[in-house]
Amino acid sequence: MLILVINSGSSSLKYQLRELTDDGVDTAEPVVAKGLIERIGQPGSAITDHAQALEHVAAELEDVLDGRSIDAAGHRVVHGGERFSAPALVTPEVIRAIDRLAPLAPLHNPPAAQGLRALSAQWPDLPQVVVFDTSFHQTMPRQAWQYAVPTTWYTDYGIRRYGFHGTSHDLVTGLTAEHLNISREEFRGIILHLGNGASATAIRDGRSVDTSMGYTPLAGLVMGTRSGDLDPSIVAHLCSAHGYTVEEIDRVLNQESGLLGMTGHTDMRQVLEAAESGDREAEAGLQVASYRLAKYIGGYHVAVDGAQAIVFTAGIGENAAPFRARVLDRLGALGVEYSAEANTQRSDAVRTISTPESRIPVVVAPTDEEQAIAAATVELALRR
Ligand SMILES: Nc1ncnc2c1ncn2[C@@H]1O[C@H](COP(=O)(O)OP(=O)(O)O)[C@@H](O)[C@H]1O
Ligand SMILES: CC(=O)OP(=O)(O)O
Ligand SMILES: [Mg+2]
Repeated sequence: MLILVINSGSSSLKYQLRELTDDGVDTAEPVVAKGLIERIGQPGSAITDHAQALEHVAAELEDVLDGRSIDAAGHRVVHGGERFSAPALVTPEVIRAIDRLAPLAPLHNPPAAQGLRALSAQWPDLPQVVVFDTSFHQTMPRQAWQYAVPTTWYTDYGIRRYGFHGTSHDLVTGLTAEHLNISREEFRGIILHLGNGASATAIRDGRSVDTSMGYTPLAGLVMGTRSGDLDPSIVAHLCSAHGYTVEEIDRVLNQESGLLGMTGHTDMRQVLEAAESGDREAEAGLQVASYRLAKYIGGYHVAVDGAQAIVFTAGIGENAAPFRARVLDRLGALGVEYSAEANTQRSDAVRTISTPESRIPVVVAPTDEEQAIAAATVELALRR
């Protein structure tokens, strides 16, 4: 069956048309078509919103479909709040619930809701499923999700840690447990999803017990353009002493910080190249990013009571061997030893890059959020 997977970013829309068996298993060539529409709603762009972007997608798919019809659509939705701890079949009420969560994810949820409405308008009978970044983290215990602020901020405003990239952390947890021959229910590990956005998750008994992103995807690790953790009083200081508005600070922390703010490059490949050719700022940026990540790994090793694996995934985690080396070189105290050769070997398979002597195995595993969304869509929309 044909499943359209939609990943609405704040200013982009990625889509894949995937072919699965009726049991929700990938066919031999699962990706039938894919595309990316960027700069949505930005100055000079012909595409003003996500509804319009979806019209382009529908037009692009016409040739590929050649008269066949799509069986269901699966959407990535960044914020599901506490309401959604699993994927959901879309109803008008579910779309309204996603709208109501917009204050928690102002850049991500409104375009997703817009996409859901646009597809319903285009194909009224098409079953749609939403898969939330936050769902997998709903198993976190209170000690991990509660911030040390007045409790009324939680009860009145919903301020707590939610966590993101859950679809990926979930999938990669399963892949790693299988690779190591450990039953998922007994697996303890640390998953490092390092893409443009980056997050670390502590896994105990196969479930999320802590994660580095917080109320929003700004917290935690150093990312392409996001700062990750910082002292919150910096915000108040910039406003009162330097005339910044809250909106400006929010934009800088989300879009002009992280690797970009420190090195001038968002893309890890460019940062690595610059450092290689002696650029001091790039070198410093890599040290800040790898040091921060190593500290999270140390902390999560404690959180899970001894990790059975440290797992790298997503664009940087899967491909940036020099960055993995910089992180692993800091983990001597945990008894981590890796093979330089295994680390630099390219492969699309789940693989171990630590030596047999390493006290914690180090694994590289390919994530595929679109595949997971397509499988969940078949499960929910078509096997009712
Ligand atoms: N071969 C590579 N070497 C180093 N970094 C890479 C490589 N391929 C991709 N990356 C990095 O992966 C990041 C993008 O990760 P990805 O998971 O695709 O992001 P997104 O969050 O947009 O899905 C970028 O920083 C990019 O530079
Ligand atoms: C939630 C989030 O950070 O997503 P992305 O990595 O796609 O930016
Ligand atoms: Mg990503």
